Amino acid sequence: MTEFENVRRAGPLTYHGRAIPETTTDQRLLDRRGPADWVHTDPWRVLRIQSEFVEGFGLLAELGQAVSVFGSARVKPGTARYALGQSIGEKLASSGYTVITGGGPGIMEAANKGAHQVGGTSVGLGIELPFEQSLNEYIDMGVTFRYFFVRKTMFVKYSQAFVVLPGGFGTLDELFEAITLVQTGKVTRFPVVLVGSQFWGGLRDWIRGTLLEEGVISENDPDLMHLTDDPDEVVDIIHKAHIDLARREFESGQVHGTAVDVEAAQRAAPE
Ligand SMILES: C/C(=C\CNc1ncnc2c1ncn2[C@@H]1O[C@H](COP(=O)(O)O)[C@@H](O)[C@H]1O)CO
Repeated sequence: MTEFENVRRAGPLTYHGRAIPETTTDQRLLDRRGPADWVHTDPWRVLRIQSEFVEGFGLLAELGQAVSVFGSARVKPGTARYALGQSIGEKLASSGYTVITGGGPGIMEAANKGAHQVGGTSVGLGIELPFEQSLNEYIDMGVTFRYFFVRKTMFVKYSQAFVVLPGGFGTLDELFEAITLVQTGKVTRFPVVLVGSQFWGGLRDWIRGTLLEEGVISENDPDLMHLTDDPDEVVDIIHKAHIDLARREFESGQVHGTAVDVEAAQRAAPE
């Protein structure tokens, strides 16, 4: 037997003599068609989850300043709420923010449409649902996720503000996830703006009247959410909050912000 026949390298492994497997890794991958149950096992799912993170990070990492817009999937085109969502998408994009939504119908579509129509970057992070569902037609960059929790990480990691229009359970879930992250200091550069004082007024009163009164939140917690009806004010609140945060970071010497933030903070800082 030659030395060549007595050794097999398989990736980082080197086999000698009797330890050399009868087949190569490629043969085992390509030749065999056994039971496919393993694709439903948790280790396999972990890889799929990992690949969703990789794809999401790949798509979103170079977006620049972005704002996520949330709201009901059930709002129809031609309604006042749809127009409000569209106007907010438009104004955010015109101010230089990429607009990120859940990529579905209703408010998501409206905000994507507004951003797309003024030439901004319109992003949709879709979710696989039990019924047929495709990304809305106003998305310039889209990715569809299998797992809600991976998708939620993308919204938080790649946007610098949340705008929340009227919506149901999905919207509330997104709102309270963001507020919890801000309240616990997991994200620090993050204004949350509710749009629709009539719709959200009851929630705001309950937060102040019950949550605060009962002592289950802190004095300043209700202020973690801004409330307005005016699309221009939405952009204003976000812009001011970013400049304020960047200025504080700049003054304290920890400059984590983007160049745009830092420049804005430098301009805003006293002489
Ligand atoms: C109900 C219908 C379609 C649902 N399709 C969705 N596609 C993408 N994202 C969705 C969808 N539904 C909910 N979301 C997410 O939750 C928020 C809206 O939920 P709500 O319960 O409607 O408030 C939204 O921001 C998405 O991120 C058929 O019309």
